[in-house]
Amino acid sequence: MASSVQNQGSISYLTQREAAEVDETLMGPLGFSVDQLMELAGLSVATSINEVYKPSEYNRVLAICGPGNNGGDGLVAARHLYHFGYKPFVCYPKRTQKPLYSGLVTQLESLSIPFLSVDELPMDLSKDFDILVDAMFGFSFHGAPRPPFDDLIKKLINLHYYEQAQRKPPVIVSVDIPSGWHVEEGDVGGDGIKPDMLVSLTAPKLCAKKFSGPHHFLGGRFVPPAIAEKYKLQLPQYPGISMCVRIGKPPQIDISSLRENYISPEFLEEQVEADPLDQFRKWFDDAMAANLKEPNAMALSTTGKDGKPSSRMVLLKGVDKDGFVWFTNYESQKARQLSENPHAALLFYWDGLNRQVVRVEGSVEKVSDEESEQYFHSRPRGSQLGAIVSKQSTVIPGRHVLHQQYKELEEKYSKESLIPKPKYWGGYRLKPERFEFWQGQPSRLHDRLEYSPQETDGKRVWKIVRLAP
Ligand SMILES: NC(=O)C1=CN([C@@H]2O[C@H](COP(=O)(O)OP(=O)(O)OC[C@H]3O[C@@H](n4cnc5c(N)ncnc54)[C@H](OP(=O)(O)O)[C@@H]3O)[C@@H](O)[C@H]2O)[C@@H](O)CC1
Ligand SMILES: Cc1cc2nc3c(=O)[nH]c(=O)nc-3n(C[C@H](O)[C@H](O)[C@H](O)COP(=O)(O)O)c2cc1C
Ligand SMILES: Cc1ncc(COP(=O)(O)O)c(C=O)c1O
Ligand SMILES: [K+]
Repeated sequence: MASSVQNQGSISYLTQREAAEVDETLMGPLGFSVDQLMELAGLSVATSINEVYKPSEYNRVLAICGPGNNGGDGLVAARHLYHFGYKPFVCYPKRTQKPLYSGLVTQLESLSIPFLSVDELPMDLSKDFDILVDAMFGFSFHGAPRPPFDDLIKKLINLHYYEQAQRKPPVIVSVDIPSGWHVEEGDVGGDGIKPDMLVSLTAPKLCAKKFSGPHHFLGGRFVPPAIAEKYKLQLPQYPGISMCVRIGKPPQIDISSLRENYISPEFLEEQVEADPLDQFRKWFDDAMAANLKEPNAMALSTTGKDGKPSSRMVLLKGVDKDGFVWFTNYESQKARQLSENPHAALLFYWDGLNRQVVRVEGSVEKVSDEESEQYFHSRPRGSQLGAIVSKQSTVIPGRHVLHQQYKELEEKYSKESLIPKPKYWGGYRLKPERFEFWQGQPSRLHDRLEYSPQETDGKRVWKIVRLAP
């Protein structure tokens, strides 16, 4: 049996028989119930969809569900997609009279998710939906599709006839098997559906080798090692705590076509804080609340006396009325430039909130030695040693020199002993003279509010103006 499992690259592909056997093993000796597997499968499908097609742009989803477990996966996916912020519709023409399925239908009805009969579906699906989930047939499909699925499959095939220049056609996401394809041979006649995304479940079936669309995902973060061993399955690692993983090549796309249409709440003069520091803190809190990774990462741009700018990322380590603080090596390239020209600019970009705080511009000073000393000793010991080892921005012959010195220092400063801060390591503080807050909006008509200091009646206040996007 194991020998017949096919590999392409490092991933295994299952035959139809093997797929059914894996199913039986999971639900027999391994103690899974069909409900559980279906829930995990449907969740994997929904998370895969969300990886590629965001609900802000692809909102209306039609899940076309078949009579078997593949259809059940579609019903579960529709429920999760609803909770992820999509607007799902379901077409489920051949309902299975089993409590599992009627329960799934009840759950969807309780969310007021509309069920559409085949007759209620428009001829042209491209106007009313952004995503079509093909959950008609999975690995038990055989022969030619019978009504009403033959016509439904035709609707998916015919989509491109309705493609109009000004309209983005809906994408097709197939669950486990592109419906109508032979489970092992794929799209034999070449006239079957051409999904944009395939979400294989447990392990891809042989037909997936013929999938040439841009997005192939695997959902199956529930396969116990016993199954993987029995079928000699080579399966990819799932990242983090994700339910799905991209397999196959990442899409080869034209970089010039990569773009986001930003959709954000309005950002108005009336709402902003009078003090830009308060506004910065507010946005920083939002970035924290949104769970963004390293919201304190900022690009620092400097120029030396030659006037040629350089940028690099540093971590913000403190912000108050005196300015923005980061720590670094005082003999680095940035330090040399700052000694020649103390003016610098900071830039934060908070992807996920469509926000950047651009142009925190001002002059830079070193922080006090005590401040550097205090921060240095708050760092993990490894980073303290790293700072000693790295003659930042100088040319070195290879990684080995760093590791060699690190090891020596590790021995020198055993366990609890104090690691002295090198003289050449410390902080800088930028005192802002200008701020700009930017929030992305549709059609590139973004909000930009700029703060600059102004003298009014001998008092320094921040003047706020709106800039054209
Ligand atoms: N561990 C796993 O493996 C997991 C598996 N999972 C999922 O289960 C899927 C397999 O499910 P499944 O076995 O219920 O079969 P599926 O493909 O949905 O269809 C069977 C139905 O279609 C019908 N039918 C067949 N041919 C037809 C035709 N030509 N024209 C019309 N009808 C036709 C057939 O009717 P019959 O031929 O028996 O009369 C029967 O009613 C799998 O792909 C994956 O999505 C996940 O949920 C969890 C993990
Ligand atoms: C997210 C991120 C944060 C960083 N934070 C710092 C930092 O706080 N201090 C630092 O010296 N380098 C930091 N680095 C490394 C710098 O980007 C840079 O490579 C290094 O400081 C040398 O820059 P220079 O040669 O222009 O002086 C960070 C890099 C990244 C990607
Ligand atoms: C070289 C260097 N120094 C300092 C830092 C800031 O790190 P920490 O949070 O340990 O101070 C970083 C972060 O990436 C870094 O790469
Ligand atoms: K399918």
